[in-house]
Amino acid sequence: VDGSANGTGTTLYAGTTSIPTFLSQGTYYLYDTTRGPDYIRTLSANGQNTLPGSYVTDADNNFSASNQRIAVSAHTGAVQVFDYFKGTHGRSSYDGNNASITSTVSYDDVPGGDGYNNAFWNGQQMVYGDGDGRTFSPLVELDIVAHELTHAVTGASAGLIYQNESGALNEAVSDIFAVMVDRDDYRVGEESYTPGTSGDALRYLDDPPAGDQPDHYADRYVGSQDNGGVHINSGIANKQAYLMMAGGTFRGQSVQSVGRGVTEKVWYRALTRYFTASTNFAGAREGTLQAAADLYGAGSSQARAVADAWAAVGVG
Ligand SMILES: CCC(=O)Oc1c(C)cccc1C(=O)O
Ligand SMILES: [Ca+2]
Ligand SMILES: [Zn+2]
Repeated sequence: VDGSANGTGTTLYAGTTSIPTFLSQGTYYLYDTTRGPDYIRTLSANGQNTLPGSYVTDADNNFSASNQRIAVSAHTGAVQVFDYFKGTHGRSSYDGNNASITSTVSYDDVPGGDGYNNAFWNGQQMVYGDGDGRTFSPLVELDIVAHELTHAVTGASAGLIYQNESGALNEAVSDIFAVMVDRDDYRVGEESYTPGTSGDALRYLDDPPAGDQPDHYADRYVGSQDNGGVHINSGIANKQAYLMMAGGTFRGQSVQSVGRGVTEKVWYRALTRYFTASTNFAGAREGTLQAAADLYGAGSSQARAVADAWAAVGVG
């Protein structure tokens, strides 16, 4: 039955006789068994910090209460991200083997304190805070969901170590696929970041400095904060992917646009076939160049755009 609170056509569990024994009949759940995995499901921590929390249910499948809408947003996002990796890249769930997906919303690292301004993949599931209402509203918008589930894809493929340059690439891969799934702009977190300020975002692939990130290798952060700047230096690879998508002349280097379709194919193939746990920016250039050569030919305009975009951000 469609999740009527969001009307996205996501099949939510209807209270039927064929449901798993632990779900009660005549009650509606955010529990999808229609796409391959045993389940794609969304629960709530109800402001506490125990996982996975409890099922979000409704008597008539109209998930319209505010806590229900938060859960529906995370749930429909997870389903849309599943459909994206399956439809665009032929990948069945984050591990390529139809792993079930669990999301928990309204998680709070300090129960009773301010809402949690964070969202994360904990190695087994996705977890979303409700935000404190100032820095973030609930962090369940589509590009954040895509960012988190892409951490799971990375963990099940290249396994990019979450520190220094490999960690910045890990972050960039999550931002890149966030904007591929939430194809509305080149920004991440624009709906839930600073609800009191319109027009801003958490990060900007078109202009990383707008999010206090470098957009050139020469400006990379080399300190130890943020696991060696994983959310800082990701701006360098984010800018490279933006230049592939949109083209332009940056710091004197012209890049021909190849669009989102080529960019997502090149980055997905590099991530799943060439990147390893220790891949750095130089290695990412090699991997994306090889992926473009595989897909379009070494001398293709697509491979040229990959090289030019890396040159523009000071890599290679
Ligand atoms: C775009 C989503 C995002 O960046 O989530 C995080 C937040 C809000 C804080 C700390 C880490 C993360 C993350 O997933 O990297
Ligand atoms: Ca967006
Ligand atoms: Zn991340």
